[in-house]
Amino acid sequence: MTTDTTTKDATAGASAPGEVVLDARGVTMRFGGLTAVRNVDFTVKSGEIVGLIGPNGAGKTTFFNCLTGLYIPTEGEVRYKGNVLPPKSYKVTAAGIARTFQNIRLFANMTVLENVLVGRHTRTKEGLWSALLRGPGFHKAEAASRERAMELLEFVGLAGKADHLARNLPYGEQRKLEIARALASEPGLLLLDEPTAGMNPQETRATEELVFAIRDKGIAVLVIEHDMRFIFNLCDRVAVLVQGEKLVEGDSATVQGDERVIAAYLGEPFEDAPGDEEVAEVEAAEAQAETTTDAAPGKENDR
Ligand SMILES: Nc1ncnc2c1ncn2[C@@H]1O[C@H](COP(=O)(O)OP(=O)(O)OP(=O)(O)O)[C@@H](O)[C@H]1O
Repeated sequence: MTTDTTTKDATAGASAPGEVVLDARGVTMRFGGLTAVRNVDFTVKSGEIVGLIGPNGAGKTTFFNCLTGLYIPTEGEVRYKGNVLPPKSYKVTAAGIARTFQNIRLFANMTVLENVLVGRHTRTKEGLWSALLRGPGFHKAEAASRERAMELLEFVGLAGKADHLARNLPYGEQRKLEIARALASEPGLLLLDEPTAGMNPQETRATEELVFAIRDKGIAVLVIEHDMRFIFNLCDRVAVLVQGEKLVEGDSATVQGDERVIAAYLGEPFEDAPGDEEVAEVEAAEAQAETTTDAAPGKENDR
C-alpha cells in the first residue's frame, strides 16, 4: 500500500466520466511553406479511447507533437483540463499527458524497473538536497516510488522481469515497458503512437486488452495506428486526417463506411472503369486466342 504523500495513487490522473480532458481548437502547424496540420478541432473526453488514422504523411505525428509540447502550433491552441498546454514537453507530462513513441525510446542499459522509475520523476517532490543527503524523506519517497513502479509492472505483465536489462526484452515487451513508463507519470491522458507496429497478432491482441484496462482505470487514451482492425476494435471514436485536415470523425462503423475515407486510402475510383461491354470484348478475344492456339499443330513443342 502506498502511504507516502510524495506519490499519487493509481487513478491520480483520472477524471469524472465525460469530462473533456483534451480540447484542441483550430490547430495549424506549418513547416516553412508546408502545412502539415490545418485548422484541426479535436477533443478527447475521459473514459474514451479515440483513434487517429490517416494515410502516410497525413500529419498524425505532427498533430501528436502539438499535443505534447514538442511543437508549438503555428495557430490555434490546445487545452488539457481547461488549461492551455505549457510549451515544454516535460511540463506537459507533469500536467498529465503522457506518451509513447513510434520508435521505442527506452534506456536500453537500465533495468526494466529503473526505466519505470525514470517515468516517475514528475510525480515525486523530493528535491536535489534530499536526494544527495539521502535522508529519511528520500528513502521513504524512493520506497514508495519502487512500490508504485512494481504495481505498474504487474499491471502490464512485466513484474517478473523487473531486474532484466530493457535491451534484453523481446520487442513486444519493450512496447509494454514504454507504456508502463508513461503510466508512471500518473497521466489523465495517454497518447500511443503506433503501439502495435512490428507486433505479431497475439501481441496486438494483448495490447488491445492492455489499452482497455488502462481506460478502465479512468485514463483517456488517444492512439495513432496503421492497423485498422486494431483501431476499429478498440476505439469509441475515430478521427481521420488527410493532408493535414480532419476529414471525418465518428464511431468505427461510421468511419469504415464513409466513402471519402475509402477514397483517401485507396485513391479515387477510376473514372473509366471497364463496363460490361469492354469485359465481354476481352473475354471474346481471349476465347478466340485459345481456339487458335489449340488448332495450331505442334504448338506444345514450340515452347
Ligand atoms: N519537422 C518537420 N519539418 C518539415 N516537415 C515535416 C516535419 N515533420 C513532418 N513534416 C512533414 O509534414 C507532413 C506530415 O508528416 P507526419 O509525420 O506528421 O505524417 P504522419 O501522418 O504521421 O505520417 P506517417 O503515418 O507516415 O507516420 C509530411 O509531409 C512531413 O514530411
